[in-house]
Order: sequence, then C-alpha cells, then structure tokens
Amino acid sequence: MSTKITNKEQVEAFLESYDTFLFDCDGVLWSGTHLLPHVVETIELLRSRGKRLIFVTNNSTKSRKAYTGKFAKFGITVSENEIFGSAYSSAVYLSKVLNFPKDKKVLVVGEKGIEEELESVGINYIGGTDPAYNVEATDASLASLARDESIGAVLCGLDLHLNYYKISKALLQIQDPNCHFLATNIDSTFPSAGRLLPGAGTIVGTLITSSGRTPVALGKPSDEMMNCVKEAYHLDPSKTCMVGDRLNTDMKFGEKGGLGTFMVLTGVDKEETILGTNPLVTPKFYADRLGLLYELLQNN
Ligand SMILES: O=C(O)[C@H](O)[C@H](O)COP(=O)(O)O
Repeated sequence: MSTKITNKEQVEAFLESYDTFLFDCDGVLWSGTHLLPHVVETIELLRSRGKRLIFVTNNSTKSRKAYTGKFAKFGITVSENEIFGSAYSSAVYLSKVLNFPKDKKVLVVGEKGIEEELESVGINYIGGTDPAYNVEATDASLASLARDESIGAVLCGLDLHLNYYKISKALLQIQDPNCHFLATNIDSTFPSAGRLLPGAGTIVGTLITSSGRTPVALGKPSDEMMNCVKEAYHLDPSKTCMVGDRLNTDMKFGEKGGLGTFMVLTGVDKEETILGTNPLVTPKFYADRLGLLYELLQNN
C-alpha cells in the first residue's frame, strides 16, 4: 500500500525517515526545458535540513559536468560529484568491470555526454557526434561499411542524430560475439514539455531486433548502476530514498536496491498505475509533485 503525501505531518514524517535522497531528473525536477513548480525551494529545504542529495539520471546526452550547467540555468546549485548519470555509469563499467583494453575503441551511438564520460576514464571511442557519421544511407555508403577489429564494444544511448548508416555500422560490430554490446539505459520514452518522446530504449531496440542480442544496460534499474552508486556514496539503503516518476526504472531501481521509494506524478506514470491491480512496484510514498513537499510545509 502506497502512502499519498497530502499534508504537513506526512511531509515531516517522510523527511525524518531519510538522510539521503536520490533524485531522478526528467519528469521530477523538470520536463524538457521547463522547471517544475517549487523544485528549487524543495531542494533548498532538503539542503537546509542537512540531507544529502544525489541526482541519478538515465539521460546520457550530458556528462556530469554538463549537467551542472543545466541545473545552474534553472537556478539550482549542484556540484559535479552530486550527479550520477547513465553515461558515467557506462564509462565506469567499461573501465572497472570490463577493464576495457587501451588498444580497443568503443563505438558510440549517442551524444556528447557519453563521449565526455568515456574521456573522463581514459577510454578511446569513435562514432558519437563525429560528423563523419552523418552519412546518407546509399548503396555505396552501406557497401563501404566494414567491420573494424579495433572496436571492442558498442555503447548505445539516446542519439538525437541517429541515422541508418550509424545503426548499420553498430550492427556490423555486434554481429561479432566478442564485441561487447552495452546500453546506457533502455527507457522506452521520456517526458518533455508535457509529452512523451521516444527514449534511448527505442534506439537500443533497433540493435536488439537486428542482432538478436541483449545489451548489458547500465542505467536505472540495473544492479550495475546501483552497485556503482552504493560504492561511490557509501549509502545506507535504509536511510536512502529514491525519488522518481517512473515505476519500471526509478521505483524498480530503488526497490531492488533496498531503498525507500517516492514517486511523483509529473512524469511518465500516473496515479492509476500505482493504484491499479498488480503495479510493477508499489512506491512507499507518492505525491502529485515534488514541490508539494515545500508547499505543504508553508501551511499553518
Ligand atoms: O535516454 C532516455 O531515454 C532519457 O534521456 C531518459 O529516459 C531520461 O532519464 P531520467 O532522467 O528520467 O532518469
């Protein structure tokens, strides 16, 4: 049974239960370029109560460093080490878990965020935002594709400049079973300006369908990401709460990791889904929006 937070006493009890909050970003703090109501005030409230905040996003288009800029534009001061994105999680996995060889390269299907995080851990890559991959698919360009033995992994995330040539190149590589197939995340959609847009999972899906392979996914709700976050921040799961807008990523991630869970209704999943029969996860708490925590405390 999920508790809906609707009054001041519930907010106080909720805040008392946790000392660390993991925040999803899209659909919780903002929707595309639109900041959600009283988010800044709620973050300030939590900081004033001495809470530790970590922003855990599946959006791989920006690196941790670039994310600090996005937060700043919204008037939220966040340091780089408070941000943990799926691009970084993927870079850590390649470097620490796979010990990715120095003489091999990662073929990136994705954006600058992935490139910058791979650079931060010293991993070589090709593809990504390189204009040389903006190639029209013609008989000639597709015939010119050849498997590159120096590529040891394909890492696929949200790619806003996707094209058939790039996908064909990635498929050619993962047809070799020795080439790792990784996905930053597999979200089917993400909220932007009140609508849902196709998520990284739809792009990864083209490679899953064409190759018949399943990637190792490194965003929420993967254990790989949770292990990485737990190790980086020495979390006490019983005092940590995952805040998100989506059952199959954020809430699942929190539940599997043994954390408290708090869902807001400003993103992908709605109240009917939580209250319906057999929801995928039952969040411990939920509320109409994150900013309500601040708003309810203003009432006498
Ligand atoms: O990659 C995507 O599909 C989106 O960027 C992703 O869904 C956003 O993730 P969130 O910030 O909600 O974790």
